[in-house]
Amino acid sequence: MSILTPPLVDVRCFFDGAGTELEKSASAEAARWACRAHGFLALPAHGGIASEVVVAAFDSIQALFAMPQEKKMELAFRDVRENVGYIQLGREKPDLSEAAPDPKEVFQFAPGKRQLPAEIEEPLAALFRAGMAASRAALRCLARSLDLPEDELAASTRDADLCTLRCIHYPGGAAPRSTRCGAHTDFGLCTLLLHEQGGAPGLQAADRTTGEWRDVVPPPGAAGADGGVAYVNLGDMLSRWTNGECCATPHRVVAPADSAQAARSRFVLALFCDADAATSLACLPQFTSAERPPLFQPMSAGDFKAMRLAGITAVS
Ligand SMILES: O=C(O)CCC(=O)C(=O)O
Ligand SMILES: [Fe+2]
Repeated sequence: MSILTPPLVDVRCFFDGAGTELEKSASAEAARWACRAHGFLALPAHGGIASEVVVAAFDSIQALFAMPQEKKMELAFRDVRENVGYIQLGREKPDLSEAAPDPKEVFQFAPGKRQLPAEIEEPLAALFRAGMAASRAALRCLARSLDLPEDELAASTRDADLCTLRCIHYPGGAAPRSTRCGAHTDFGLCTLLLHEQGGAPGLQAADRTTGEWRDVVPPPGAAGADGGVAYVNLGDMLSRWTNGECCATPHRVVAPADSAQAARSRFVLALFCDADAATSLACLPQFTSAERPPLFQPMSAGDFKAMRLAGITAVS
């Protein structure tokens, strides 16, 4: 099994007025190859999100998933256009070639969209806000890596009307199958993926040329003050805008081989940063030519996301 170690890309210099030109160029150079080769970056210091905000959000999702099942069902996910709420175990199958759905439960969070207890809502809303700031900084960095104006990508997230914080619980215990999350690409522009310190490993990305699965392992210096790690991985919306130049790499989560690790629950927070619903995903002119015609049919970000969500989620 080979390993993918994403490069360390410090995006904090892309917060408004924070960094020098030199710092920004250095970060954009660090991302330049990665966004074309495998689409994964590691953000030191959680991309500027305070460690306490990350830890409080992880505490909140433990409390959320520990709620009685009937309480969670009162918060149930209703439809793909709204895209918020609780998705119980056995409802999602991102990889249609798998026989069974993923062994995970999920809460799709957006601030103020569901009646959550304040002690759960507030930390998640705080992470959503800080995560959006970090994601926009990452998008500015990526724009520079792609030789686009710095705000070209981030400006499309002004309303954040498709953005969601996906809270995931992979229950521990006897694994019903070896994959905890089936192979998929993310739908949006980029995903800020937060892994807890000491959480079970298992994230893998497909090698772009051979298709071989590689364990995603953080580089030295990636951990935030709490010991957890933040990645940014690129999604299909960015791939569409760049006519495939930026890759949205298929990834999955496998159950750890170590039985003690497999016995423990794994909690993950993933902020999907997507272009606003009304935005067109037509390929940007810089990425097409007579030799390279557009690979994808233009459609709005809202229609694209609803179509992709409908493909993985069974809602009765
Ligand atoms: O659990 C993880 O580490 C990855 C989750 C993921 O890829 C997703 O929810 O899109
Ligand atoms: Fe993903």
